[in-house]
Amino acid sequence: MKPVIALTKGRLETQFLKYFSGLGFDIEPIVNKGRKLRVETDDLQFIFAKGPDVVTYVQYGIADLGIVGGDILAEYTADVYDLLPLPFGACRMAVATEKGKVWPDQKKTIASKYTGITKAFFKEKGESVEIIKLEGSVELAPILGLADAIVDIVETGTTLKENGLVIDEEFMHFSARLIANRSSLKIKREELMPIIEKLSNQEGAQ
Ligand SMILES: Nc1ncnc2c1ncn2[C@@H]1O[C@H](COP(=O)(O)OP(=O)(O)OP(=O)(O)O)[C@@H](O)[C@H]1O
Ligand SMILES: O=P(O)(O)OC[C@H]1O[C@H](OP(=O)(O)OP(=O)(O)O)[C@H](O)[C@@H]1O
Repeated sequence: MKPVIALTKGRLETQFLKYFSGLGFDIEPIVNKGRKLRVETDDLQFIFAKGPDVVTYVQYGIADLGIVGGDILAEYTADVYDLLPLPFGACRMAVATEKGKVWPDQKKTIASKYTGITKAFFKEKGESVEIIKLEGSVELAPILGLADAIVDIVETGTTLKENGLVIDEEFMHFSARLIANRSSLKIKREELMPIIEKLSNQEGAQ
């Protein structure tokens, strides 16, 4: 059976395909996949899922390898082998507020998609905060008065800037990561190693 790679849909998929074709792999069946969520190339099978689900498919051995953001590995604990960084998907985690924000005397409210990371960050600082979980567009929360600040990914800073927010503190740096199922690495070592080696042939990874 061909090795299975689980790929995070969307932004990372696009960046991975560019990188993968640059390494000489055939991406034509993937580029022309339409809405299909499973695609085969001559040597590999690909499945397409949301980041947290990529981790789940790899943990349960449905996929041998996975491409996922480091932020997802930090947020969701999983029993997978975190093999190596990839040279795309660079971003950082930051606390951001409205420009000129005056912090309240009482408990701060923080909105985030990353509630685990947020909780750990403020715990480490010894600060008790209320955390509100959002699923996206978190920059809205301080503007609309739902929260005092957000914890979110920043890449170019454009989203913050265009919504009148500024970085208060940056605290983690991420890139996309190559992950593997633990037993696949032993059982399918011969098939997986050439792919892993090619993917590790990179510059500029974090
Ligand atoms: N602005 C960004 N710049 C670089 N990498 C990013 C950025 N936003 C997200 N990422 C990385 O890409 C991964 C996938 O993010 P993406 O926004 O495509 O999916 P998502 O967070 O599930 O959002 P959506 O619900 O819109 O699909 C994230 O886990 C992170 O590692
Ligand atoms: O610093 P920038 O380059 O502007 O990128 C940061 C934005 O990208 C991500 O959002 P995404 O586009 O994934 O949408 P989302 O709000 O639905 O998560 C992240 O949550 C920020 O909003």
